[in-house]
Amino acid sequence: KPESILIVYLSRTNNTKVVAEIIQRNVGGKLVALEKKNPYPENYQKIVAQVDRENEKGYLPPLKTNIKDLEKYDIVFIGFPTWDMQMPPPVKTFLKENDLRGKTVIPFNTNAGYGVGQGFDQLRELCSDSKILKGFSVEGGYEKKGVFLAIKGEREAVVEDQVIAWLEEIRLK
Ligand SMILES: Cc1cc2nc3c(=O)[nH]c(=O)nc-3n(C[C@H](O)[C@H](O)[C@H](O)COP(=O)(O)O)c2cc1C
Repeated sequence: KPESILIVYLSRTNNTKVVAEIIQRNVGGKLVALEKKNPYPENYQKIVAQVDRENEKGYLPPLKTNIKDLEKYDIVFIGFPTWDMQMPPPVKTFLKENDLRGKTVIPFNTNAGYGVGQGFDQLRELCSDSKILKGFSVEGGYEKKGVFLAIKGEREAVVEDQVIAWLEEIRLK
């Protein structure tokens, strides 16, 4: 039986969602968007302040998303934007609440140009009993400057080529 693939992602302005969809186009699998029980504020300054507070306290916001058939997946992609130069709190919740031991876990990320920060290191710590493959990180939007979805049109085609090269490197394609 072919290995079954799950692609879980968090996305606010859809850049990470587009990368998740590119991955799915190329390797298949089930796409799941992570949703928080109480959505974050729409306002950028407000979400930045809330995320800072949550990170300081180590608060894990409850999720609405619940994946019941997690055991059937062998490979789990985890996608998230860089927030506060780290992993967004809801992704921490997901990795704390869901046991990915024995699975192959593959991170991917979009950011405003400052990179993944601590995100992939945090994933490695939270998935210490998983096999972690090399992650993929790419520049996405820059909400602070009014750039929302940046991975579209010609830029999406460029990112798709980068994703395909990465998937070939980690031998998923
Ligand atoms: C609350 C918040 C904090 C952010 N912090 C950072 C950051 O520390 N470094 C960075 O490069 N980008 C940061 N960004 C920008 C996002 O990582 C970037 O726009 C990303 O592509 C958004 O992905 P999405 O469209 O899937 O939501 C932040 C965005 C938000 C909303």
